Amino acid sequence: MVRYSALKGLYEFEKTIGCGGFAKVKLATHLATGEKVAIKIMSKSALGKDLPRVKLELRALKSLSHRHICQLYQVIETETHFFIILEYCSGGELFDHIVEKNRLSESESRIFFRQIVSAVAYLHNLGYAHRDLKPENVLLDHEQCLKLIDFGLCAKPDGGMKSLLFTSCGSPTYAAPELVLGKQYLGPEVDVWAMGVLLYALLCGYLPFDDHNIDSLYKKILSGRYEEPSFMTDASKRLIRQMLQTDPKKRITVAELLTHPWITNNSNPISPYSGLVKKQDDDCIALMAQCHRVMPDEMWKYLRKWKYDYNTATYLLLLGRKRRGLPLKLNTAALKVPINIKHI
Ligand SMILES: Cn1cc(Br)cc1C(=O)Nc1[nH]nc2c1CN(C(=O)N[C@H](CN1CCCC1)c1ccccc1)C21CC1
Repeated sequence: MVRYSALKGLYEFEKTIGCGGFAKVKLATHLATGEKVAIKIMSKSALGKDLPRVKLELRALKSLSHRHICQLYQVIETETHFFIILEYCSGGELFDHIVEKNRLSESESRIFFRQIVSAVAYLHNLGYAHRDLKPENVLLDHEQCLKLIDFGLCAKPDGGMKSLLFTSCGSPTYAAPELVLGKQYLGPEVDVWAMGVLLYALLCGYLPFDDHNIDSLYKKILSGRYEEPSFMTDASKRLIRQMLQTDPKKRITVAELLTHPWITNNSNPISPYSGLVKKQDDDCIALMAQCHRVMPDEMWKYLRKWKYDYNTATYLLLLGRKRRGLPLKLNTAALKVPINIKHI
């Protein structure tokens, strides 16, 4: 195994849990807290022209903090690699969860879908669009809580970001008609279409548009016609029709989803801010201040800069432990490792 000296004393690598185009994801332990993390490793040479995508993903991840978005802990850049330290989701892919249960009931689908809507509403409120929503990009944590991952294609359309053409590898099974037509598009509507595909997959256990031949797949997507199995309720059918609407202008928006009767189903409407995770916690600050031999307000003054260095990772992981009711402890040796690497 390649020795990643940049992480020596800070993280201990375990096994590889994912291999993608130009990245690898490994399970690791954050040594100061003993918490598990997922480290996305990208070699700069392999990235080549995709380097801007990494910068885009990092810029997005640094401004996101939500219960249903995989949390960024630390970024380490060396001459040859990027190491992106992210939240570890031990429940695997939502996709596998659906497949093993064949399909989910309407109430279980609603529980998952409400979490996706909350995360996407939060994203859209910040002016971002994910643009690559698919079951493989929705993971589960140890409490069956959903986490969105892979923000490499996300865009800030109103950020003047010229929306990239559909460059994502992998099959466009979740691609909206305007994408398939290669039209310039704004992200939000594309996300709603993909969420419609996701909800259909939750309720049916298979995809609304699928074909091994790419041209007939495109034709099916552009037609907007798909099967409505008999076990689907009328309410589910109506909602999915509003999301799998081929004309993006007529497609339901995420804002309308937040109060949609199928979603609320006489429970409270979803607030897109329901998931904020980054906050000031005196116990975690005090423990870190003690280890660094500084005053707590000094410690918080440093932490609230959110530099995404080892201290950010330590603080966020301590917050997670506290939320799970676990004791707060720190292995000071790992905190003493000289920070001799450039942090971006
Ligand atoms: C699949 N699985 C099973 C268990 Br148990 C845990 C996992 C798992 O992947 N957990 C996990 N926690 N945190 C992460 C992961 C995976 N993961 C990922 O970012 N995984 C993606 C998966 N993408 C889906 C479509 C293409 C690739 C990935 C991206 C690049 C290279 C490899 C993998 C993060 C870091 C955010």
